[in-house]
Amino acid sequence: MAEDLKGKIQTVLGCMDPSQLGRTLTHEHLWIDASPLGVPTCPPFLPNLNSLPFNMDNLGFIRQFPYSHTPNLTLHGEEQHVMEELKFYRQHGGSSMVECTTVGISNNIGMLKTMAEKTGVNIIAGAGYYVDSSLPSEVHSATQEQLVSTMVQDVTQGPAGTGIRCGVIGEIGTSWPITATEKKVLVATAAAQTQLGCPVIIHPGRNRAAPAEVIRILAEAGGDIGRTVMSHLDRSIYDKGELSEFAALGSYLEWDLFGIEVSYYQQVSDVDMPSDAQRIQMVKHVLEEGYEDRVVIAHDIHTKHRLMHYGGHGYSHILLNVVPMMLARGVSQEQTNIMNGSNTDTDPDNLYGNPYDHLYAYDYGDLFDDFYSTLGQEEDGTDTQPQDRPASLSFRAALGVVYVLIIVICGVGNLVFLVVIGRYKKARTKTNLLIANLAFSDFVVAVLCVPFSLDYYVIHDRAWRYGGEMCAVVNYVKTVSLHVSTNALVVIGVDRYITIVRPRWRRVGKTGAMLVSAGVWLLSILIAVPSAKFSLVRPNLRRHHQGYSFCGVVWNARHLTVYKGYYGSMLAFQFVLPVVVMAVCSLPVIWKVFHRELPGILTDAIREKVQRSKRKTLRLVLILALFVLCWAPYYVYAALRDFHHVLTLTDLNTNIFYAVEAAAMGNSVINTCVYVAFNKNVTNFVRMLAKDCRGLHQTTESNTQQIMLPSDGEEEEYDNITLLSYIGRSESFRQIFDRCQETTL
Ligand SMILES: CC(=O)NCCS(=O)(=O)O
Repeated sequence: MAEDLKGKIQTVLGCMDPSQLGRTLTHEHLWIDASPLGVPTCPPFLPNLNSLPFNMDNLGFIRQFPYSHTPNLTLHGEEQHVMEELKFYRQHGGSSMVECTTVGISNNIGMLKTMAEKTGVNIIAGAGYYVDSSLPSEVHSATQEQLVSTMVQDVTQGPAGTGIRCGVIGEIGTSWPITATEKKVLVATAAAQTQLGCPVIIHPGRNRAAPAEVIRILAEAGGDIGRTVMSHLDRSIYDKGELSEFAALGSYLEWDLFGIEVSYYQQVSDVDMPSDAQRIQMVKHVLEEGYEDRVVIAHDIHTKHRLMHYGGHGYSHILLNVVPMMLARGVSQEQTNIMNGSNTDTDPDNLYGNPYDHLYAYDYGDLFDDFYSTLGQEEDGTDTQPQDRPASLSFRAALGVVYVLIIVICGVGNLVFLVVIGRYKKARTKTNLLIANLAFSDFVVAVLCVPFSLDYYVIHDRAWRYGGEMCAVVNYVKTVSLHVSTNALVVIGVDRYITIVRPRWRRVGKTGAMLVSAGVWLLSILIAVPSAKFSLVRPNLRRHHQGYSFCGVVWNARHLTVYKGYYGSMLAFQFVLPVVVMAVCSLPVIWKVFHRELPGILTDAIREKVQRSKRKTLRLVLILALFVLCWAPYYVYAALRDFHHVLTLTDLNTNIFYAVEAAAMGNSVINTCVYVAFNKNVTNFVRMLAKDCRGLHQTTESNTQQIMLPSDGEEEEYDNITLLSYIGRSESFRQIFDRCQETTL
């Protein structure tokens, strides 16, 4: 950011303190040639509208068809009337104005300086470029770097050697679809904003997908969306749900056509231009959703007929008419103050300051992928219109194989394990109860979440077809399961440590295991809440033409600190700490199991138990190593994304994210194999279950005795080995029995 601008408002008369800003209109024109907005086709009953004089006889027609009356499209020559209005605005409490006329609609910063000097209104001028069709050929042929340099110069030195400096970039014009030149300008805007730290004001194309598409391009180019104003929402987004989704992207939300009360909208004739009352309803909607410091309002006067001199509402309409109407509709005085810029506590930060270095965040979802993948560039680097780039077929096939494996192995394996635990009381050892947490969470993910992922990522290549609630459920369950798996593994590791290394410590029994399990679930359910709260479904910007939807977890840029705190804590407490705890618990277990010297005669039974203990220990080590291997890429990826910004937005492409996510989810397959499929204790029960099912075997609790370890045998193994060994040495049975009681209770 330019140092001398930091924390300042730069008007055409120089820098001022934000406390001097006062009531501010954030999108106006005082000197403009709006002929690029002209609509040459006149209504059939008025073919000569264009040549009619501007008088009371014709005012009604001009108000109805303002863009077909060429003289109406310019404020040139109206400077006296405009200045009268600026004085009127000041008399009624107005103080500042952002003048958004850029190259293409005849910007004139010298004129703005004169107006500011003569009226006392603080005028902040905009740098940059209007829509493609209005631009001179030099802009089309300019390189991106040249555009950046011009915009930076306009803010730091002033346009064309005037020495009168712009204070914002915008309005930056875009059409729909966005043209190659407009994309070049947007990318240059983001680069200039990065150097300057100043606000950017966007004129989106006239399409509901246009605002978000511009945000995507700016964000991908490193722009600061938290300091970007999306103008003309009045005629861009009409649906409250879509508005909420757009608001979540984090830009300022601007309704700037206040005063236009004709519902016929010449620019897009099948769209109804809202009335002020309807604008207020939309504003109220986002205020109710908590975006009160994100809403700005203005008139965007760019035609004569809206000036008071021509019978229009003028620049004071908001102050005189809209604010009272808002108050009457339940908007608070404080909220109107913020919208009008008179809340000086928020203004400095709203207009200038350190740019956020990060826009969106997501957890298990794929926001970056869907919002930030490389668009508009062909292999040879040439610009194209945004279009979808599906993930490669081979990658999706590989991903599909992983998902199917998860569904089959985790779905079947864990279900069988849970049935065994449910059916055979003797199978409910303490260790098995702890494993049941893993099994249940992995089972739910396998049958509930992974089929949706298969449909979303693989079959329909990121088209979510199941609505917002289901998106939230799937994201939430996946996240809960992740935390349950991690925490259950830690508990199992700690339990094994106590069993083997600290046999004299008071250990928990089955009831204790159930209580610990309840704690694991409660903790996981709570810490996963943000993944449900911030889940949303929105049109997939890469595929808006086909009505595809994105499902992911999106945090608002305004919650950046909380976001970083949350994901930082998850990294620390759900990955690093568990790995450390599991490692610290495993090392002494390995040492003890592999180095213990057993006294007395080693019978075959003892040897078998020792072997079993070693196998179990190796299993624990394997689980830990594979946990780290599977989850480390996911967390490293997230850390690079969130904290170091090593990954550029275009690096965050489909394949990397889906690969690390699939590896992380694949960990549940390993858990299922190690704890369920390859666990002799469990497979013995499964065999019995199979016989039961075929009616060959009538299970009784007594005959389960044959195939299982003694009750809680897992926990007792060390002592059992020791016990047998002691018996082999013919020591006092009573003494041994006492010790056994002591250590197993
Ligand atoms: C000056 C300007 O572009 N105003 C916006 C007019 S529009 O009808 O909302 O596009």
